[in-house]
Amino acid sequence: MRRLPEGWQERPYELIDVVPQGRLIGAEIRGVDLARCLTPALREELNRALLEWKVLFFRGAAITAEQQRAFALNWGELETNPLLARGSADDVVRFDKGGSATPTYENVWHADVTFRERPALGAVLQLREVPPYGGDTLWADMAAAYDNLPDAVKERIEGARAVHDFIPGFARFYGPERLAPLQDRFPPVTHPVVRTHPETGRRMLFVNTSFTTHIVGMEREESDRLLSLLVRQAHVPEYQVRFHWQAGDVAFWDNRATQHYAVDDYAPHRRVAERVAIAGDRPY
Ligand SMILES: O=C(O)CCC(=O)C(=O)O
Ligand SMILES: [Fe+2]
Repeated sequence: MRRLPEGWQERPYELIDVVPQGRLIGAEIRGVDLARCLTPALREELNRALLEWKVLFFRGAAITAEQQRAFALNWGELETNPLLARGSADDVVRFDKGGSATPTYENVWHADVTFRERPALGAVLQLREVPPYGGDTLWADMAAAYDNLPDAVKERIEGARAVHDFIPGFARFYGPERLAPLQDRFPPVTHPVVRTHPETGRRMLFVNTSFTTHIVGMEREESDRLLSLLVRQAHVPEYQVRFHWQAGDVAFWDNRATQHYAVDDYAPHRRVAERVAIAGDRPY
């Protein structure tokens, strides 16, 4: 089912060890020191692995926030996120959950910042503190989610666009005083329901529970029905990988090709993560 661009060999990767975590999505990368600069060749190898496996795991990387930023910069400019808590720099987002009653948006299936005209290309997340149990993250393969839709559904969504808006997704968690000032800056945008991956040419389902509000030109009820069917594609276990974290582990995902979900099952314990996101381009 997996299609790679012409001329790519599936194996062997010459410079790195790629250890698949399932048939479709997720690979652990061994033999790369994230604390050091990447040569162009190594960056290329990692990019191939990213395009093929969609999320890469680096166990025990234990890098500083500076090194995390430097690694991400190999893929493009970093994105600042005005909605989320700042870490040590403007473009480092810190998730610090005491396992208390403060829910945050990340335990809902989503791709990051699809309410922007140019949603993130990807993100690099490191766990700084892990709870004694739980706190896993899941990623789902949006190419598989698209490929396995019934043909009749594929026909219905061919060429369709959907509206993405941060308000519905964040309103459950942040008050209007926090969200209102951002409404002018991030008005609702539309994206294709099926996007084409700019590097592999593969088609990807591009709607999510957090930010996609409706399909353009459809009656509310019809749009709701179709969207609920589409977003459920991310729930299929065969399209997912689930990662159990140790402190210092790093995940690097392709936000164009995946959705993710951080499981909130570790109360009353604490979990601290730091993320940098890479600016992306306009989906087509
Ligand atoms: O904490 C996690 O595992 C993921 C959080 C998240 O949604 C993100 O970093 O974009
Ligand atoms: Fe996220």
